[in-house]
Amino acid sequence: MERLGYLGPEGTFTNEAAIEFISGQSISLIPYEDIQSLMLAIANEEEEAGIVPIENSLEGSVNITLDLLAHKVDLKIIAEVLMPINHNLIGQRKANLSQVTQVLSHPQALAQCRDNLNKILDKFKLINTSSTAEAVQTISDKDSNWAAIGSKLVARLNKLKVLESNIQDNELNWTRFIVLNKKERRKVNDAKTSLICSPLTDRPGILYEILKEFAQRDINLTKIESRPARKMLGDYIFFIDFEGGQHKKRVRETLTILDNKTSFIKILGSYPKFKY
Ligand SMILES: O=C(O)C(=O)Cc1ccccc1
Repeated sequence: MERLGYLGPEGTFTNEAAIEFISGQSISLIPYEDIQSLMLAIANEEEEAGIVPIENSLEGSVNITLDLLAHKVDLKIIAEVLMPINHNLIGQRKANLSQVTQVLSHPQALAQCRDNLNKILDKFKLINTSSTAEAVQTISDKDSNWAAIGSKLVARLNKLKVLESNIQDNELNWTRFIVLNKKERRKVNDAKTSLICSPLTDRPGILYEILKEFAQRDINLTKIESRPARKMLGDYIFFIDFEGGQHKKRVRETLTILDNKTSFIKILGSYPKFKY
């Protein structure tokens, strides 16, 4: 790999995850303004690969990532990165907490700090941005009532002050990122596999019948999430992650059987389980 796009600008959590992923290899890191433009660029072969957030331990899935994977692009997951996330309230050097009346950040970051913001600030407005680092950049030339949520690194990059550190509502705040490209990885050991599927019919037990195939072969699911199928209200697609690569016999068998129980199935790929 020569290039890796990430949700920018410099200083986002995705930037930190990208650095962790390349672990010293000489791969150029290319910032993108939002998740959608990065994923579309990879799909259109304007970018080689990219890293995006997919789920958070406090806030759940990043819906835009799931919806693009399901409905808009044909991309494969080649790796995952798990990172602990610490949020900070960042403001002007001369600002103090009592002056803050608007807080900018990525919607996931705002949601991960909701309770604490209500504790430390009086009356304030929340404003969504494409990333935490964009929020911090935006407030850098504003006055003292503007604040942003982001990492200590991005506060330093923009020469701003941490008004309050560790403001996430729960000490344990992890985000999972995925690395995407156009082509599936070949045989991976100690792998996980991700897929998206839609049950063939709407009848009692159909989801159970799908999940039963995994259970009977002792395949451990690590995630199941549903999203609207974008057809009728009540029609869903399921995102399923499980342990084992597609070269394993019991995984191959399960996937063959799912073919007959689903109206739509998209294998997102097998990739190494993240090691801390
Ligand atoms: O905005 C960022 O910095 C991101 O990389 C997205 C994000 C936001 C909140 C927690 C983890 C990742």
